Amino acid sequence: MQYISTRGQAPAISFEDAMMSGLAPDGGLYVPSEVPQLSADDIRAMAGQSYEEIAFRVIRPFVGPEFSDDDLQGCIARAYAGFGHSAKAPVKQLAPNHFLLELFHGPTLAFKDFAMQLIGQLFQLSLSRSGKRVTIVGATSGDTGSAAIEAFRGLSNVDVCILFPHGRVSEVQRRQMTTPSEANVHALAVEGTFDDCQARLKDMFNDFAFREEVGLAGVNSINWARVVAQVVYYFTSATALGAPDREVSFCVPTGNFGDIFAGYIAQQMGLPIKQLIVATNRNDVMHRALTTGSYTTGVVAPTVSPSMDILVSSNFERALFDAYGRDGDAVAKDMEALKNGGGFQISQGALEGLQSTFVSGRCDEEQTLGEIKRMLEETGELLCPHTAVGTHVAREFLGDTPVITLSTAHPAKFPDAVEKASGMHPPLPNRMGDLYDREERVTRVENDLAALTQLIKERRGA
Ligand SMILES: Cc1ncc(COP(=O)(O)O)c(C=O)c1O
Ligand SMILES: N[C@@H](CCOP(=O)(O)O)C(=O)O
Repeated sequence: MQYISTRGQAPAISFEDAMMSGLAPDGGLYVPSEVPQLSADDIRAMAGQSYEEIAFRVIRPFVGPEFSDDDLQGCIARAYAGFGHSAKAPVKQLAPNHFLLELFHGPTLAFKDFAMQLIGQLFQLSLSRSGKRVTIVGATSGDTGSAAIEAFRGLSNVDVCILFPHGRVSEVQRRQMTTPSEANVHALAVEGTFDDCQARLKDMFNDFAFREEVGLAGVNSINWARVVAQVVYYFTSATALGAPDREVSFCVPTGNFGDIFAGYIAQQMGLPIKQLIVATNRNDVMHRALTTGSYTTGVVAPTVSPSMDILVSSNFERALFDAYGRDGDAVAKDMEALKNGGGFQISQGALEGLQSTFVSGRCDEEQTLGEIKRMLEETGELLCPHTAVGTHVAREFLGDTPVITLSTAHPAKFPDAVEKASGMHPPLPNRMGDLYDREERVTRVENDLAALTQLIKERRGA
């Protein structure tokens, strides 16, 4: 299996190289040259299998010979051993034909742990063989950062530097990033938005001297390995509801478009998914793009679902690449227009292709809080605000086909919003009970590439 860039100007590389290098040198994102197929019988055989068994079956075809079957099975076993639920990603029924896929039983209480814990294992194996040292830089709107820190804290051959938007993450999210005491963890509070953090991260990847000097690696969903690990729970949940003999739809609270893109890959592999429903908060760029064809950014608004306060949805580039018939030049043109002018127009043919798979909806602040209250009253489930955006939008699409809404984070990560909406204070799990007592370590930094790269050079290996 080879990986090619969405901008068409970078050489094809292996899974391991794509994972360790992050962004392609032409600025594009890596995608597999072709998507492996699973037959209906392959999918049927998953019924009753463990999360780990299905993970191996789904991920194996994407991973090259550089990781043996034993390597991969070992990494998967270690990645999910610490999850707080035996099913890892349990499915619950909310209403007739509406289901919730709980993705918050990992160590940092958000869906990011599913991919990050696995990447952590694969990175360690790869680095132990190559003897290399890397500097992981991640951009986060709150959840990727803590998941990355958890996966890489204390490792001697890795520094992990996390850029988060100052004042725009929840207190729990911030403390998860600023309280780890390991010397290889560096939390950087950037004066800007998540989009600024992600743009600086991409600038760092495009600065080849810096990239080489620090051994830059990325663990955002820029990294293909993140996406592929997230494909697994689409299979586990759909087969739990009867796939491939019963079609399902998924509703995904969306920001950077990574999680829903993993659903698209599951569909491309052969999982019978009827619709992929993109649920956005007030920052509804993806909803507008998918309904009108016009991708225009504007100014990001802070919301009660801060992890989705994103206007430059990085992984949409991967979906566009397919919608444009894998024409890297067309993608590069749109991405240039987005960077320089804040938007682009999706061509009519490509838009129709996208609309045959993706539908969308939007949920504003009042609706999000109302949804948390409503779901608690009607189902007894206390949802995080991101998940509430999902269930609100999913309810517009309920019909004959079951809809699985992804529950992307634990409500305890967003206690203020949840309490405001429901009157209930969601407690942190016992193991995190002292989070508010731990000492914080964080550096404030301007949204400036030179300042950031200088700081990262000084901090790494410190
Ligand atoms: C809790 C939560 N829900 C939803 C999302 C959106 O996911 P994605 O960025 O993959 O679209 C995020 C951020 O990634 C998140 O942290
Ligand atoms: N919501 C995310 C934003 C980054 O997404 P990623 O999937 O590209 O890492 C976060 O919580 O950081």
